Amino acid sequence: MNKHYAGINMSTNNEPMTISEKIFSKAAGKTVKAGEFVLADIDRAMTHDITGPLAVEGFYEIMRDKEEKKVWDPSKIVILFDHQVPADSLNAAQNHIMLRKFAKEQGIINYDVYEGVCHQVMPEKGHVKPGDLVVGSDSHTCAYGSLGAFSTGIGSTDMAAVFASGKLWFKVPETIRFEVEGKLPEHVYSKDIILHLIGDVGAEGARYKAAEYAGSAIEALSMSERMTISNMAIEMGGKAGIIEADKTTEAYLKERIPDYEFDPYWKSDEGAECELHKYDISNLEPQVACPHNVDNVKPVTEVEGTKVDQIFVGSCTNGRFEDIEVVAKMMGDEPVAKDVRLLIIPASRTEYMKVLRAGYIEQFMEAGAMVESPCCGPCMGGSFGLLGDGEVGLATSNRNFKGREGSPQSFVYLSSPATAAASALTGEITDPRKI
Ligand SMILES: CC(C)[C@H](C(=O)O)[C@@H](O)C(=O)O
Ligand code: SF4
Repeated sequence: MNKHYAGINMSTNNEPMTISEKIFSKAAGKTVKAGEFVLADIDRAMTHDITGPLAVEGFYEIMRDKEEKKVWDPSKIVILFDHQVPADSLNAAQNHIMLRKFAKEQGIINYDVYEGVCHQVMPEKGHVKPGDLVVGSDSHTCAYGSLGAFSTGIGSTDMAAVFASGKLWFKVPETIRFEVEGKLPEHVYSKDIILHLIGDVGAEGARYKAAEYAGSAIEALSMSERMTISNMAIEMGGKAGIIEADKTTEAYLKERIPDYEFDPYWKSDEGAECELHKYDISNLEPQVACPHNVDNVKPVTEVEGTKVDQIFVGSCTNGRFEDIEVVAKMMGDEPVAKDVRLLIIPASRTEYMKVLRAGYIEQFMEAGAMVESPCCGPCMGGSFGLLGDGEVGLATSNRNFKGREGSPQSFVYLSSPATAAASALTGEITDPRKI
């Protein structure tokens, strides 16, 4: 079969290619292999309220001698406010003003403080599709790999260059492929799969590689569950975290991109070169990442009984309706345990409204939880909901580094929403299979 993209003839008869090689070939305008350096055309660029200001500054620096200071293509850039929203400091408010002005002047799509976390809003609003090369000035941009895109985090100065030129240099990454077979046991979720994989290969296990997730266990996952897996590719050092598009992806995209047509080309060819890791998750236990590293992963049975002060259900990793529904169903009419704070933050306005319509917000408020409007919240310790000295937090987010959620003297454990819910009922880390 021969495929033509942007005038380049990319043969799939000859050497088998990985999906990353295919995407970079399209982006570079010639057939390229892993290890090659390419100047690639960017399909979509995302920035937010933390890294955006520096990108804008850098952009004007690059353009200082130009009369017309226009970005390369405003329709391909998205600016979102999510880390410090609603503005939690004067500094944040000033940053929002500056970015709003820049977006308006340039004609760039701008989601304001009420819309939600970047990595939820980008796919939700149809800004990503299979085969795209996407960059974002945020490390968890790898999340959109769940849609079959090559999507990766870059720094603010690189983003400035993208704003100016629409291009960026890359080394085409090699591929590390995780083939995950089996059926998830009850109360075990995609978060447990990705924590298990990270614990197995370690925080550097996929360094500068394109992680690919495949196999029957991955194929069975919903889009929301797939996003959790791709989101955490960076926690194993991955440059991207790709799941090939299939019927599930197609259904998700058809709702969001009216002219979207499924293209079977965007997958790794059989026999394409990769480092292969195989798993069977049929007997996987719920997993917990323990302080202070994401790869310090243990089965929940090894840490159950650990007292917690705060439980945070949210973030771009596990803040969707499906995640919050797991919590609502597991808690039923039970109250949050005494001496524990349960903080629930849906990842976007859309997800929030689904939670609202399902009646779960009332249920959580009755139970003594707090439900906040969509944002990153305490996920990276920059906003509200922080942990104090000596406090222990359990979170459905993606990082637990020292001080991540507040005090450097606090401790953060990471788990699935089910484990978080079970723990909210008891006040200590609890195996959801026992509730
Ligand atoms: C603020 C941003 C640069 C950061 C990131 O890159 O990931 C944040 O989103 C995080 O999760 O730590
Ligand atoms: S929710 Fe957390 S991980 Fe996701 S973008 Fe915000 S701070 Fe980063």
